[in-house]
Amino acid sequence: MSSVDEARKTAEALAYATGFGNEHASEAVPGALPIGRNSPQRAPLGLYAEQLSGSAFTEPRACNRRSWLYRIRPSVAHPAFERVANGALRTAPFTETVPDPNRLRWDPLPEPPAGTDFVDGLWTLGGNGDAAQRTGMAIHLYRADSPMTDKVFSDSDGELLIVPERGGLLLHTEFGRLRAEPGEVALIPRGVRFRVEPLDPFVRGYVCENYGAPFTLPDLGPIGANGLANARDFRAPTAAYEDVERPVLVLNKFCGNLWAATYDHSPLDVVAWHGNHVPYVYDLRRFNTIGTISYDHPDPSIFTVLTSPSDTPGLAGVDFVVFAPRWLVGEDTFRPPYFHRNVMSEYMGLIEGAYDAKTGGRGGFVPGGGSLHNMMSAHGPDRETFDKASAAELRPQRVDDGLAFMFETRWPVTATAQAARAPELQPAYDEVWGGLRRNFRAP
Ligand SMILES: O=C(O)Cc1cc(O)ccc1O
Ligand SMILES: [Fe+2]
Repeated sequence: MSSVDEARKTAEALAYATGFGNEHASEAVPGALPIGRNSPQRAPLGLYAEQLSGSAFTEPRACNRRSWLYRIRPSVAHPAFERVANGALRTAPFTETVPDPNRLRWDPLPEPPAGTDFVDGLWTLGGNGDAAQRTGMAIHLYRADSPMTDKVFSDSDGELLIVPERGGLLLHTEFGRLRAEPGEVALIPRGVRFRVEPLDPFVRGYVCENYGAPFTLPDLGPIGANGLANARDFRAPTAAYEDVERPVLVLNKFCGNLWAATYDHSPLDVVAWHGNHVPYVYDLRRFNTIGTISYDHPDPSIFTVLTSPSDTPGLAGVDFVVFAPRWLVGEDTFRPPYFHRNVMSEYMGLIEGAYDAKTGGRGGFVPGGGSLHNMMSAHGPDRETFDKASAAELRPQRVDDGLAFMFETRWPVTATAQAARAPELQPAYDEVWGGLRRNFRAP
């Protein structure tokens, strides 16, 4: 069996715990989890007890995050980390280029050289904020054809929201294993160690690295107690551990740089755990899409899956928004996204199919590509979409030929030098709005 087939077999047999933000508990070996206390004088089965904090000890209970891990070796058992090359990974503050008010769009990146794993294949497009100040976000693309073998990664700078676009991933984490296929998203919390095995010969996708407050579910306000991404549809792993005593390369991204240490064991050696600072997956097809049943095009905030709040209520450091299959029924309404200028900055990606404001196909907005509409830049339907939607007969219409998403952030996104100079940057993007005729006729 090939390593991809073997990984797929493992991925298909996984069990999960359900619910967003829950106090989960899991043990891979019966009796490994202490009962009634976190740190007994001697932890069960000779394990080491260790806390992993995702919030300050004193943050309000509603946003307090930590997990207790019961592991074969404590995390302190490691040699010194040394700087290694950052490859195509970049971190905020982004200063290689100046923020660009132009509308930008990229084609997908080419396949990477054979032997590229998930971490090798990370390529930063841009971002904002300052990782050391724990504000802002980065947008990365990944492409890989190889597993991370005896290689583990963790990100001290932020949590990672992984959005597969092509091929599935098996994520081996300290908390157990998760499968994430295109149409699903996976979240690895800040500091959690993991490695990635592709479930297909070639995998590709997007990553939002969130330096700010951890993603949470948006409030529902008048929508009520249910809807959008329902908490019960988020899945956390169950404990699974690697008992491996051989050299394992552990990479840590810390304040923008990659650091490496070779351990004499795998740090994915957690036999039991409990807590709420945990990885999870979510299937975007479970999103309960809400829209108008009367008129007008509602703002896409109703498509928010996850939000990272900032210090101003309602003003997100970053929102993760999905344009999932839905019905459009608005009467006397221009149904696609409207023309607009937004104080927020919008990066859009496409997981499959087409997006209802843009023409797809060669040179268009295509899966694996992306667009950046920075703060206040004028954008919206391209001319073709505008002409069609202005003339369309307004029957109920099902929009189900694509799955697009947006990382929407309160701060402008500055591109990296590699993104600003990439041959994939479409030179004629502005032309999609060319030829919007003057129709005005004074009475
Ligand atoms: O620019 C975009 O396509 C994203 C978007 C979609 C929408 O339905 C309304 C506003 C908006 O920014
Ligand atoms: Fe927009």
